[in-house]
Amino acid sequence: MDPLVLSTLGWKPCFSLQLTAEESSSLAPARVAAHYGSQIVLWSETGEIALPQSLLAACGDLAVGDWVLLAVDTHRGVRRLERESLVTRKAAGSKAELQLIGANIDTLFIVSSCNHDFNTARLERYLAVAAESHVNPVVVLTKSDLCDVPDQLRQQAGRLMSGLVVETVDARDPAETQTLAHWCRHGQTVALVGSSGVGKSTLAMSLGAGRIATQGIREDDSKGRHTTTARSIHRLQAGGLLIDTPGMRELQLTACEQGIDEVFDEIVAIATECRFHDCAHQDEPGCAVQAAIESGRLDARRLASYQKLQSEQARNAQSLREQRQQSRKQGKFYKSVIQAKRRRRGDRY
Ligand SMILES: Nc1nc2c(ncn2[C@@H]2O[C@H](COP(=O)(O)OP(=O)(O)OP(=O)(O)O)[C@@H](O)[C@H]2O)c(=O)[nH]1
Ligand SMILES: [Zn+2]
Repeated sequence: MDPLVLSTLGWKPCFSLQLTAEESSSLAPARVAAHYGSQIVLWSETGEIALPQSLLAACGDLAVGDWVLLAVDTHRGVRRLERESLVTRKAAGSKAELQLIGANIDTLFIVSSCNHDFNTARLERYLAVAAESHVNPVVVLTKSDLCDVPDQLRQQAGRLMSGLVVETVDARDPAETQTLAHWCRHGQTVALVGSSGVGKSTLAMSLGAGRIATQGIREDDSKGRHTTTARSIHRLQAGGLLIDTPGMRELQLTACEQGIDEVFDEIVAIATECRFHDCAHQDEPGCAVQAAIESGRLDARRLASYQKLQSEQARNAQSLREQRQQSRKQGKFYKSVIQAKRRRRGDRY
């Protein structure tokens, strides 16, 4: 194992620390570069390999960006390494399932444009997802060339979370996107989120992903035809990696109570002074949050946004819980049917 070569794939000391001496000498780390359901593409020191998912069954559910340990000879997956970060989302539509979107991402570029897409509530939502996923957020405001007051928007966005970094760019200009190179350097993994049309692809191209993106891979579809699927990880000019999957582009809030509290930490702090521990900050007597709004210390919009995100995440968390209970119940039911059958046949179990 050569940590220098692996670091080009985003390998870090925190992963080395997870290996036993025997594992470091006998197993090969590999990173999930694309996940097509039945087939998983991995990058390792020796190059790229596509493996059937069944060979990686011991690694559990995998996301693009995950690190796994493979047996050197058979390429069988032995285990997945603990993640540094994990972005998840609720599956689109009414299905209440949690999907793994991207793992071991260092920086999430939250992309919004300086024109009509600029929306503080939307930025707050993405910031909550980043905080919950343990990913460092950087807000990138594109289309600065189409806006008369980009600095004003930058300041407005900067106030949404303590210590938040905001950059304004013309995403088409690689010279301007150089301000993002720091997060895209060797060993770093970044991802882009933001609404359609804000300039994510344009930004990716200016960061060098377009030029050096690897070829799509050919797979058999269900009708036996060859299809080409796009890559999910791209190399960037500054040496880092970019995870770009459709799921990343359609993020929604999942259970992220903690992430929301991190983004709205000033409200959480003020709320500790409310008279009632379970104050809903509406019209309760002794509500410090309402008092802060009245005195101008807190913006009423912030409280409204906080409460909206809280109820949205609570709804999603509830439906996920119900879904899990349902599948557990179903699992128990199937198990009892199988056991009853075996009993009838007189099998030992
Ligand atoms: N003037 C200007 N145009 C931009 C900028 N960034 C992107 N555009 C243009 O905006 C349009 C949409 O950009 P895309 O990069 O395709 O947006 P996207 O976020 O990838 O969109 P989806 O793929 O739908 O998610 C394109 O015509 C870009 O050329 C910018 O900073 N300034
Ligand atoms: Zn209160």
